[in-house]
Amino acid sequence: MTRTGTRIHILGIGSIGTLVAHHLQLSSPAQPMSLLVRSPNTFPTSLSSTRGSVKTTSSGYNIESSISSSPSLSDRPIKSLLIATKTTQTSSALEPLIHRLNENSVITLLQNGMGVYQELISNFFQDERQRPHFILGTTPHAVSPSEQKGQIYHHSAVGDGFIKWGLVHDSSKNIGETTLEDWLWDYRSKDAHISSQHLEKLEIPNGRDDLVHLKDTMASLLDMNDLNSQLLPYEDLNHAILLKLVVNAAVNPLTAILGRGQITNGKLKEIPYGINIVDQIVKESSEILLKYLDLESAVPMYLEKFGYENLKKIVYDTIEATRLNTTSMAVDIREKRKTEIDYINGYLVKMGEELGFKTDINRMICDMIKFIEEEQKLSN
Ligand SMILES: CC(C)(CO)C(=O)C(=O)O
Repeated sequence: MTRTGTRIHILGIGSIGTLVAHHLQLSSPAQPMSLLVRSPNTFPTSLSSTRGSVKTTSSGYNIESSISSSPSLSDRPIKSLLIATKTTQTSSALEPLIHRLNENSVITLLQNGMGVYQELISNFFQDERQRPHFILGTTPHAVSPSEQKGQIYHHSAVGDGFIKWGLVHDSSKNIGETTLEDWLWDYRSKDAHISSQHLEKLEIPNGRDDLVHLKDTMASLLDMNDLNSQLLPYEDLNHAILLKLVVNAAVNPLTAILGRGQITNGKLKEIPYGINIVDQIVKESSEILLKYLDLESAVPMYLEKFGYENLKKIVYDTIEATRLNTTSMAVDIREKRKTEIDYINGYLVKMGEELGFKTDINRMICDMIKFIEEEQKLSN
C-alpha cells in the first residue's frame, strides 16, 4: 500500500530491527526506508529471514551512516525513526541524530525492558514543544542472528507471536480538546480493531503535518500482518509491556547467571531448583506491580492479570514456547557485553522503591548480574 512518502529510518539493525525492517518492506514495498548503520559500506543492501523452512528476502533500502564522525551522515530531518537498539545503547546511538528530529517527527521504540522513553525525554526532549510523537511496542517474536549480516532466523511458528503498539499520551499534541488516541480511533470504542485502511481514511487537520507522519508510520506498522501487528490504547499497551517485563525479569537473568550463555530457556523448568527461583522473582514482581497498578487505579480485570498465579502461568508458558532459545541477556553475558539488567529487574527495583516496597529478590538478581559484568570487565 502506498503512503504519502514518510520515510521510515531504522536504528538498531540487530535481530528485532532486522525482523521489523524486513516485514515493513515486504508488506509495504513502496514505503521509503533507510537503515542507519555504523559501517554503510559493508552493510548488505538486502535483508532475509528464515521462518521454518521458508526464507524470504527484501531489498530497496537506503543504507545510511548512524555515527556523527561519518562525512556521509545526512542532515535532512527524520520524519519517522524506529529504534530497536539495545536499551543500554539507545541514548548514545540517538545523540548524533538528535538535530534531525523535531516536534513533527515520530519515534517508535521496540525493545525489551522499560525506562528508555523516560530516559530520552530527560536527556533530549525536556521541552515538550519540540518533543516528537512516541510510539512504544512490545513483542514476543523470537529471533536470532545468523552468521551473515542482515540475515536472521525467526523461531516463532507462522501464526504465533504478535507486536503490540501504543501511542504515548501527550496533551500538548491534542487536536483542540481531542486526544490523538480519540482521533486515531475516530471516536469508536477503544476495543475496536484499528487497521491501516481505517487510518488512511482519517482526515489531517489544517497545519498538522506531524499527524501525516504519525498516521503513515502507524499504517505501515499495522500492515505487517505476518507479525500480527496491532494498535492498542496506551493503557493496554502499558500492561502488555509490564507483562513482558516480568517474563524478562524472571527468565533472562537466571539463564545468564546459572548458565552463562550455555543453557537454553527450557532448562529453567527441567531442573526444579531453577523454577523455584523463577517463582520467587515472579512473586515479588507481582507484588510490586499490583501496588503500582492499584495506585494507577486500574480496573480489577487488570489486577487479576498481574496476580501471582496468572503471571506464573505467562512466564511458564513463555519458557515452554522458547525452550530452545537462549535469552538475549545470556548471550550478552556469553559475549561479555553489558546487559539490559537496569531496564528489566533494575526497573522493577526502582518502581518498588518509589512505592516504598520490598525489592530484595530483584535487587539480588541485579547484583549478581552486575557482579558478573564487573568480573568480566576486570578479567578482560
Ligand atoms: C521471551 C524471551 C525470554 C525469549 O528468550 C526474550 O524476550 C529474550 O530472550 O529477551
